[in-house]
Amino acid sequence: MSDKVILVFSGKRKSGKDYVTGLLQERLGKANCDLLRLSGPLKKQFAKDHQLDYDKLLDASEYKEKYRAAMIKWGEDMRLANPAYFCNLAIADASTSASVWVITDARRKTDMDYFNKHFNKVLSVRVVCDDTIRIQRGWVFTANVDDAESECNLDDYAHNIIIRNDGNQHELEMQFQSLMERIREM
Ligand SMILES: Nc1ncnc2c1ncn2[C@@H]1O[C@H](COP(=O)(O)OP(=O)(O)OP(=O)(O)O)[C@@H](O)[C@H]1O
Repeated sequence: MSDKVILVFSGKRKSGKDYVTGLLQERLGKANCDLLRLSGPLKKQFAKDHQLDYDKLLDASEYKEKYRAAMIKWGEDMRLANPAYFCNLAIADASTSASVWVITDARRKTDMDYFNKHFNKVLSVRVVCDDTIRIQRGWVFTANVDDAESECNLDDYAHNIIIRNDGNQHELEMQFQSLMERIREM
């Protein structure tokens, strides 16, 4: 088994997963810390299998909206057939020399099971934030998205670390210090 430290991040839309994981990568340095997105390979593979434009699927364009439902359905089918499918694709693309891998967007217990099964040093990190702040960041409750399994499956998961990201930078900094300490101790 690999000796890498694996930090598996999850959180609601606009809780700040990208922001917090980006900051963490800055602190640890890009050479030491690689960010792995589980949603990236999904879109890449979907585009490839359906002869679509991958770049256009990544942005918030009409193009992406047009294929959103089909992409979600395809993702569900692939995951049902093989729960490890997207995790395998994500790690295949990751930097082998980085000592820390940060998964930026875990959504399922099967994602957690995957990393716990394949790696020794795993921490699950949940980014949380009040809904009022998420709304300020542009979140709009969307039926069939925010109440779907892909958003809610990890709500009751026993995460190792909770990071509160309500926008108080001092509070975030303190939590960062203890996260860095946990990483050093692993
Ligand atoms: N602590 C913070 N201080 C300042 N801005 C923040 C902070 N956290 C998040 N933001 C901003 O809020 C917005 C949403 O954050 P981010 O994209 O990281 O959320 P996310 O959880 O990755 O969202 P999604 O699931 O929709 O991709 C971004 O513009 C980000 O820069």
